[in-house]
Amino acid sequence: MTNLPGLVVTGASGRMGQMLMRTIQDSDKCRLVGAVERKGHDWVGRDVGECMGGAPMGVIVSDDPLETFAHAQGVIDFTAPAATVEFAAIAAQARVVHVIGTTGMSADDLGKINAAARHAVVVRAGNMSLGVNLLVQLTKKVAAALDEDFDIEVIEAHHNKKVDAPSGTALMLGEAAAEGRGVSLENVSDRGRDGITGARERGHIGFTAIRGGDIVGEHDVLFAAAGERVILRHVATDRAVFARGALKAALWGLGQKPGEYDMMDVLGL
Ligand SMILES: NC(=O)C1=CN([C@@H]2O[C@H](COP(=O)(O)OP(=O)(O)OC[C@H]3O[C@@H](n4cnc5c(N)ncnc54)[C@H](OP(=O)(O)O)[C@@H]3O)[C@@H](O)[C@H]2O)C=CC1
Ligand SMILES: O=C(O)C1=N[C@H](C(=O)O)C[C@H](O)C1
Repeated sequence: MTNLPGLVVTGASGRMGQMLMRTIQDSDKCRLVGAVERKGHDWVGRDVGECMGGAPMGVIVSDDPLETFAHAQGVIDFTAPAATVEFAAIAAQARVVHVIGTTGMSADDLGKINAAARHAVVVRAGNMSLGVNLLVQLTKKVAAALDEDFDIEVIEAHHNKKVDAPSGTALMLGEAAAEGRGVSLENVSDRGRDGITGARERGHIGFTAIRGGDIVGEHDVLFAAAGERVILRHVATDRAVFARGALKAALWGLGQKPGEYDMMDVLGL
């Protein structure tokens, strides 16, 4: 039991933090050895199991990431961009696998994560589910097969607490569509249409974000032409799909050389 790889969860009190800790607790391939929250959070110093309203899990929430990471083999991090950049430097210092699910990162943030990946294994993906990663591959294929007579629109829906748009998944799907078309997404991306926008530009890829209630995560890639439409869809109904993917990524990362990887590497897609 104690020889199992030890994992730390950051953002322990968050929607994904709690789901990740429960998933690790139920796994026979790894064990939870640490949980991190920000300084001043009311979970710090308390047992995570009790914080989640259940039985004690024997892990005390810490606000000291370096000390916590030093006792683990991997860190699973679904928090916020500023926190993730900080955790990447600390994970690199501790030489532990850093699995990053956080979305909404800037180019500058991504550059810092890339620098950290020179010293440690980083696995980063805007969506860790098997289904979405398959959808990414399908999107690339369909976009390559259908010409610009088919307008591509990525439509995503999430819960009303989500802070970034378009979602990380929508951006992955947009990148895949652009790659399939042999274009750069930044040259063809249409975001946030409002007012007199003019007619849609041929070859562009549009994004629409819906926010409401407790929607876990839904993504459509629409290919619309005169007289027909192709729609690729993924619907997540349970955050466990992201947590299971993240665990898989952490365990896979233990055997890799330092560098930045994604779920395609983990899943062999
Ligand atoms: N890649 C994937 O498969 C998925 C990615 N996500 C992404 O994961 C991220 C988190 O989502 P979700 O769990 O819903 O969000 P929540 O807001 O529920 O959780 C985020 C957690 O991170 C904590 N946090 C923020 N800053 C710090 C810090 N400096 N130190 C320690 N903890 C910190 C927050 O604490 P506090 O409340 O104190 O701010 C909170 O507990 C988002 O970017 C989301 O898009 C979500 C699902 C799947
Ligand atoms: O914030 C969320 O909840 C989710 N975020 C990820 C994203 O931005 O795509 C993944 C998933 O859709 C849930």
